[in-house]
Amino acid sequence: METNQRVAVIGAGSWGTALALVLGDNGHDVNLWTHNKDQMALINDTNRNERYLPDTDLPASVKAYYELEKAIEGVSTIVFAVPSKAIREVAQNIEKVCKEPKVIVHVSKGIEPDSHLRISEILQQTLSEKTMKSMVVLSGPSHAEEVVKRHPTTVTAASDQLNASQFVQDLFMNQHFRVYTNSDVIGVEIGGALKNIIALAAGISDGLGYGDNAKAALITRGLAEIARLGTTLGANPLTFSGLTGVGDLIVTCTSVHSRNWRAGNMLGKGKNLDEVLETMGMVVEGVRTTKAAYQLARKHKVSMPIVQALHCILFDDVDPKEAVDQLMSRMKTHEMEGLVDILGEQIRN
Ligand SMILES: NC(=O)C1=CN([C@@H]2O[C@H](COP(=O)(O)OP(=O)(O)OC[C@H]3O[C@@H](n4cnc5c(N)ncnc54)[C@H](O)[C@@H]3O)[C@@H](O)[C@H]2O)C=CC1
Ligand SMILES: O=C(CO)COP(=O)(O)O
Repeated sequence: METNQRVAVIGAGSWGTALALVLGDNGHDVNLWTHNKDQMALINDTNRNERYLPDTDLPASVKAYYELEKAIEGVSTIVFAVPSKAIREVAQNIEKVCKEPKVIVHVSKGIEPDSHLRISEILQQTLSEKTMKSMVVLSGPSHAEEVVKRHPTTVTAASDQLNASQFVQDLFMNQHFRVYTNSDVIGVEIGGALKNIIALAAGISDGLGYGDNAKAALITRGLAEIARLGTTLGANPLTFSGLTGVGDLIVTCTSVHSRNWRAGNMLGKGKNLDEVLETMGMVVEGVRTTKAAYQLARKHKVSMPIVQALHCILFDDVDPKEAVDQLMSRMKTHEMEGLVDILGEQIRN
C-alpha cells in the first residue's frame, strides 16, 4: 500500500469519528461525512466532535464534509459508519455519485429485519462494480471512547478477498489499534450484530440487581445462541471464540460505554423502551437486531430462548422479571443441546 491514502468515513457519530482519528494518526487524509451541516461546521471550526466524543482533538488531516460527492472524490476507500438502519439509503446515495471503484469497508453491527440481510449483503445489493472494488467488514471489541484515548484495542478485518482484508489491516493498524484478518465474513457479521441483543439482556439483568452469576450465564448461554444461529447461516464455529464473537460479547455486556448495556440497564430499572431510546440519543442497535434474530430463529427453527425473552420484553411489554422467571423454568436440557451438529456428536457423551 502507498503510505498516504485518502479515505472517506461516512457517518460522524462516535464510531466514525473514532476511526477517523485512527486513520489520521496513521498519516491518512480523512474526509469525515455527516448529514448534518451544523455538525460539519462545528467539527471543522473546533477540530472536535464534542457531541459524540467530548474533549477529543482530532488530527489536522480529518476534515468534515456535508456533500457526499465531495466527501468521496479521489478517495481509495469508503468506510461506512452509520447505524444499520441508514446503510441502505446512504449506499444508494453513494451509488448515484461515485465515479470509480473503491475499497468498501463497513463497521456497522446489525441485521435488517424482514429481509434478514447482513450489512455486507445490503451493500452488495446496492453498490455496483462501478462503485465497489472489494468489501471488508471491520469488527471487534472496540468502544469509541477508549479508542480515542489510544488505549489498546484489537479488531478483525474480514473479507473473502485476502488482499482486501490485508489492505484494510494496513490502513488501520497502529501501536494502539491492532487489526487481524479473517475470511469468515458471515461469522464476523453475525457475532457483531447478535452480541448487542445479549448486551441488552445483561443490562436488564444488572438493572434488576441480579449480579455476576446471572451475567456470566447470559454471556455464555448467549454465545451458544449466537453460535447456533451463526453456524446455521454458514459461519465457521471457530469465529465465535474470537474477537468478533466472545471478545465483543464480553466488552459489550460488561462495559459502561456500551449503549446496548446502558439501554438494558434502564429497562431493568423500570423505564419503557421509548423513554430509554429518547434518553440515549445514540443508536442502540440491539433493539432492531432482536427483531431480525427472532425472525431468523423461527425461520430456521433454531432455539434462541434469550433472544425470545428479549423480544417479549421489547415488543410485547412483558415485565423483565417475569421474562427471567420464564427463562429459568424452561424444560431441563443438556448444556450442549443444539451445538452437537456444530462440534461433533462426541461432546454429547
Ligand atoms: N460506538 C462504538 O464504540 C462502536 C459502534 N459500532 C457500530 O457503528 C455503527 C454506528 O454507531 P455509532 O457511531 O456509535 O452511532 P452514533 O449514534 O454515535 O452515531 C450515528 C451517526 O449516524 C448518523 N446518522 C443517523 N441516521 C443517518 C442517516 N439516515 N443518514 C446519515 N447519517 C445518519 C447520526 O447523525 C450520527 O452522526 C453502529 O452500527 C454501531 O453498532 C461498532 C463498533 C464500536
Ligand atoms: O460494538 C461496540 C463495541 O465493540 C459498541 O457497542 P454499543 O453499541 O453497545 O456501545
